[in-house]
Amino acid sequence: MRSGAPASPGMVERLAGLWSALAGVMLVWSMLRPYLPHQLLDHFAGRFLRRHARRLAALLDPYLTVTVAEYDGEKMKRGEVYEQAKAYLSHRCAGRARKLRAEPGRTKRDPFLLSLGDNEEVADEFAGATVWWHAVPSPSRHLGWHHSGGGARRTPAARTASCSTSATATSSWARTSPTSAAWVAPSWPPTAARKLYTNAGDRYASSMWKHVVFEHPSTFDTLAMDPAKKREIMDDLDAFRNGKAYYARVGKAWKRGYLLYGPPGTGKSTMIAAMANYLDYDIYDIELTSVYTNADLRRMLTDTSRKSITVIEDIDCSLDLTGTRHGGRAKKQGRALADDKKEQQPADAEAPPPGPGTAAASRVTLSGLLNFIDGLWSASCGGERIIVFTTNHAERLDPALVRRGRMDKHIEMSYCCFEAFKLLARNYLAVDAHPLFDDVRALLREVDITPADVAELLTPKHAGDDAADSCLAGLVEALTTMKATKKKTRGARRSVVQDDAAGEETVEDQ
Ligand SMILES: Nc1ncnc2c1ncn2[C@@H]1O[C@H](COP(=O)(O)OP(=O)(O)OP(=O)(O)O)[C@@H](O)[C@H]1O
Ligand SMILES: [Mg+2]
Repeated sequence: MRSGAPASPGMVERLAGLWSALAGVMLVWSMLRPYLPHQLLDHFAGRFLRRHARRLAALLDPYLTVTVAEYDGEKMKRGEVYEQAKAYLSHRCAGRARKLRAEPGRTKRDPFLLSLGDNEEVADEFAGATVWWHAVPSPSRHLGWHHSGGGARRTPAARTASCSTSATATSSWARTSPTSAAWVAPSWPPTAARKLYTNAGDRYASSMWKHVVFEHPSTFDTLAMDPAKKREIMDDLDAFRNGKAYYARVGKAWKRGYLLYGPPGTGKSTMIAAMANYLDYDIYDIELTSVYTNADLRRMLTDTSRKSITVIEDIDCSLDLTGTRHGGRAKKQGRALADDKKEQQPADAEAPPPGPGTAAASRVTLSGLLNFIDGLWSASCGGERIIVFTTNHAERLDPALVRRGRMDKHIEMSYCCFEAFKLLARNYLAVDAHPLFDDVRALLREVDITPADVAELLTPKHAGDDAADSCLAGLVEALTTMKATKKKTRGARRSVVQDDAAGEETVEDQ
């Protein structure tokens, strides 16, 4: 439905006159046609009919229709205008629609975002014109809007004129609309909740991504690490976020790569969540072993949102130096950003047998991955993109993969230092000082323990006033045991070396 106005008697008369004129033209045409040359006929008849068909269409339907597709460029890239239109409609028209779609909002103030339901149509006033918005459902989701001249401009003369001037009128309207203050919703940018995407979708579907609302509570305030290092990372992220002009000036794509490396349980995944919360970005968590081809990888990349962090965890397990794929993250079961307590398997655990989503099915190569990070396509996706790789074994990675320009900043996540412990003690036990702190400080100098293990030891196991006392005592005990074990192991190793040396001497003596 484009207009609620009933047809006027004048309009009916005009239509009747039009039909009889057309019938007359057709009659004369059929009489003359046998006497006219064939080529001349085709040429002039074609032009005549096209021109008059356009005029007739404009007379019957004076509206301009503009389609806003959810995906730009042959469904390769998410349409920004679509997102803007959705946000705009959420505020302007949602109240008038009868069918709505709800998705979680980003802030507590906007607990959910409403948008038009499929096939729903609402009317809106924009710059004196009436605009009908119509949500057209998948497979190619897009919003279309029909625009008519408003008020006095809706005269027959204006409608007839709009046919010949429609291109200009439409382009000037479309040019001003999306950026004008009236278009932009009061709480722009869109308030949809941040999302955690993974490539679990069907590769033949319009999008290979599936998502959940991203709700990880980790922030830089709760991330336990050396404060100076943490500050450096936050400054780096700030510089990146505010670096649009800089990147444009130096001719670089507005993206930055971070390599997080360190032993299991040192906070690499936690750091990614903190980064996303700090920057207010979406996360795209790629399970590389489930990507079948380089083309699929490229398609996924172009289908990410502008302010996003693309993550490939355990990159060393997903791709070997020759580009041949093997077991992948399946080696490390149960790891996801949302997991807090994870079972950690030894790095050299057996790979699972080939099956769907494992190496046998995937043909992504090292060069495909390199192109994914900084090929022409990645630069063409638009700005503010961060890519993060994590690994327990940085030394196993191909230098080409982690060279500056691809992985711009290498961040080592290391064992728990005293500063990191203090932050964990404050978070978990709400204590800033305690008589056992000195013991912990001394022991942490001698023993390597991950923040994950410290966090577990500092988690109160039962409700009570002495949670801090008992947890800290437990930590000191665990650290003391680790120290004793370390000493014993070192002693045993030394005696083996001595035995070996003695054995060699005996052999030489004989
Ligand atoms: N630096 C840290 N600060 C705060 N909590 C941490 C930190 N490191 C680990 N943790 C805690 O330990 C859990 C596991 O940490 P996380 O998953 O981030 O480790 P990881 O380095 O990604 O390990 P893996 O290499 O096995 O993937 C987290 O959910 C968090 O509770
Ligand atoms: Mg991890």
